[in-house]
Amino acid sequence: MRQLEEISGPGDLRDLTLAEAEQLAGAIRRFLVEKVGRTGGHLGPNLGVVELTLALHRVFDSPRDRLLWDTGHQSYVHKILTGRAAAFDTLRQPGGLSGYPSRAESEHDLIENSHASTALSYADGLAKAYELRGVTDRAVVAVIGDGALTGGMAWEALNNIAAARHRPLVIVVNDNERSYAPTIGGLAVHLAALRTAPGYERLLERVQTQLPNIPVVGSPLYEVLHGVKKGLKDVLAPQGMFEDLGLKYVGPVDGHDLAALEAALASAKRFDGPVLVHCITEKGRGHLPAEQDELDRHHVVRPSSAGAGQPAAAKAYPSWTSVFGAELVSLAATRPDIVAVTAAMLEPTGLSEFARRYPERTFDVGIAEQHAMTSAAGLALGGLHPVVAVYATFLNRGFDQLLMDVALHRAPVTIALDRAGVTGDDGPSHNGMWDLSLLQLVPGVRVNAPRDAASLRRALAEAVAVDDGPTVIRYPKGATGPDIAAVDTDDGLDVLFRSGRADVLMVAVGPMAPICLEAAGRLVDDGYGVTVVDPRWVLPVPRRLLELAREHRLVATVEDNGCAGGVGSAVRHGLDQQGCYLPTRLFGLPQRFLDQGKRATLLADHGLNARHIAGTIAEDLLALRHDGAQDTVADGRLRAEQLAH
Ligand SMILES: Cc1ncc(C[n+]2csc(CCOP(=O)(O)OP(=O)(O)O)c2C)c(N)n1
Ligand SMILES: CC(=O)[C@@H](O)[C@H](O)COP(=O)(O)O
Ligand SMILES: [Mg+2]
Repeated sequence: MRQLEEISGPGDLRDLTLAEAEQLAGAIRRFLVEKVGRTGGHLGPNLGVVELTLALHRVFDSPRDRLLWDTGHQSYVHKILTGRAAAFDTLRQPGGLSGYPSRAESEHDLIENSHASTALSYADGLAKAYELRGVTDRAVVAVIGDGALTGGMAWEALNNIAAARHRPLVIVVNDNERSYAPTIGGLAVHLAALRTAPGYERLLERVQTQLPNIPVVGSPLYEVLHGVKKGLKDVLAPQGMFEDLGLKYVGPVDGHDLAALEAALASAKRFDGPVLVHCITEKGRGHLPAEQDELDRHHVVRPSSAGAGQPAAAKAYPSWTSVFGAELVSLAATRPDIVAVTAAMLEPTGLSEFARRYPERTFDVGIAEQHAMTSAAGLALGGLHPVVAVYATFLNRGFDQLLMDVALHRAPVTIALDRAGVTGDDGPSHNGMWDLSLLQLVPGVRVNAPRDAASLRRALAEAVAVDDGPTVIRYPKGATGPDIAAVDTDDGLDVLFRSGRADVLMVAVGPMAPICLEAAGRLVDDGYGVTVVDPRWVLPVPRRLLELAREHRLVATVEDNGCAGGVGSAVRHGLDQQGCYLPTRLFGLPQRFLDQGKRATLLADHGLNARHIAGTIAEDLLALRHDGAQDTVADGRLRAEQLAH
């Protein structure tokens, strides 16, 4: 049998016997445990779809038939089977294999956004396009997890798909009963009912115990029994809401039984309308740690970044997530109105301890950020103070709800945006580099960007004390770092550094404070006067910050958000509104999708490093001097490029 690295594409799979394919599944499982155990990544979800992905590529003919992966974190097996096994040592590394489908990597990858609950919408659109263009020789297959199926978009799509009774489209529900944690809600209950139709289960049990021994896969007796089992399932298992919606329901199918999967998918392929194949899989299948640990079951951290080999400093400091979670538990002790809301990410957003202590005050709404926001508005209107914890990039999903349901009603909701700024490994759709731009548009919202753990604790305490509108706190992935004390305060602003003449005011947004202080040191060493200020509450721009800026020759803002519409833009806009045309320099991320990489490297590569910041500011100040402006800068002996090297 071929080595995995020799598999050039799905064509290599179709001449395998069932037994050989089963063997290949074992080899893939061992490969995943070895490779992903070293690189880090979504081991559990991919161990759960080994047989399913094999069956999909043996029944369908990718890339003519289009396979669409919802969220896409479970596409490693798909990558192995489409000729990319040899690249797995570079998984999620800079310049390496993406952790999600990637059009640049393969013609077998069509969609690469890793925000959940989108695949059915893509599939609906694609199927409509094929129908309109008279394309009838290819299938559209969307694979969606039970967790992603709790997302509102999925039901918007299902409503459309089910309406087109004669437009072929295959929906594969990969039901492993979990997102990170067990999937919540009525849908989970319904899927369970479909899974455990009593009659079918009992009979299956009896047949399997009566048999002297389980027939060999592929043997005639096996085929006969399989046919009987399948027929009984159709009779005994309830069809439920999917059939009521208008979808043909096929299942539940054992998602680790290759023959059953191939039979079900082949029948779905022949169906001339929308069909849903309900596959029952086990997340982390075949790998004990992934089967046992909730977080490990979803993804494993790259060992080298888990502690060993990390710079000593990073190991000594708590994660932003843990600081948030601990402070919320502390505040909640004396504030019974504080409740927590998560969108199926209780543990990754640091809410596990809160949930353990206050289960009745913890709401997991599923992968449903839109609902999270508006239900939080409802919680607030009901007299509570909800704290909604989501990753910054997923705020995008609930933006209109924040704007129109929370802010319009000035509802006292606090939103904790974890993974703000560059996250890195997960690639472009996970960087939290949009929130400050989006939030600038929201009337009445107050946004805090803490610079360290102490600031985060302080920000959260202040935020939950606000009762006349929404508050947002945004902080990055990973370890915090040493607390940075202010040398002074100025009407609510933290002055972190002040030296010499008022040449430049540097506005440090959140975790950019350390590189601002380093850049200030470079500038002062070369004769410039610098003030570094951390506004803490960065939006709306504090009045005092604008006044302070006007006392300087130049204002420079530094943020790990896209430049368009971030804090820097807001400062510039505020000055313009005051009729003050002070030179402003905005340091931030480029407004484009950033490839995967390490956070520190990506920040530095995009100019968020002390050397570039200091060099650019020096050039600006030099230019101001040559403009005949008042000579408040160094006597010119300094050359900007000296700073830059
Ligand atoms: C809109 C959105 N919210 C949250 C996430 C984070 N996330 C990634 S995978 C995942 C769980 C997905 O569960 P499921 O769809 O059942 O797939 P499984 O991991 O079980 O295979 C979540 C919540 C996301 N990718 N997109
Ligand atoms: C697929 C997905 O969206 C999450 O699993 C994400 O990969 C987790 O990111 P962190 O590793 O930053 O928690
Ligand atoms: Mg799942």
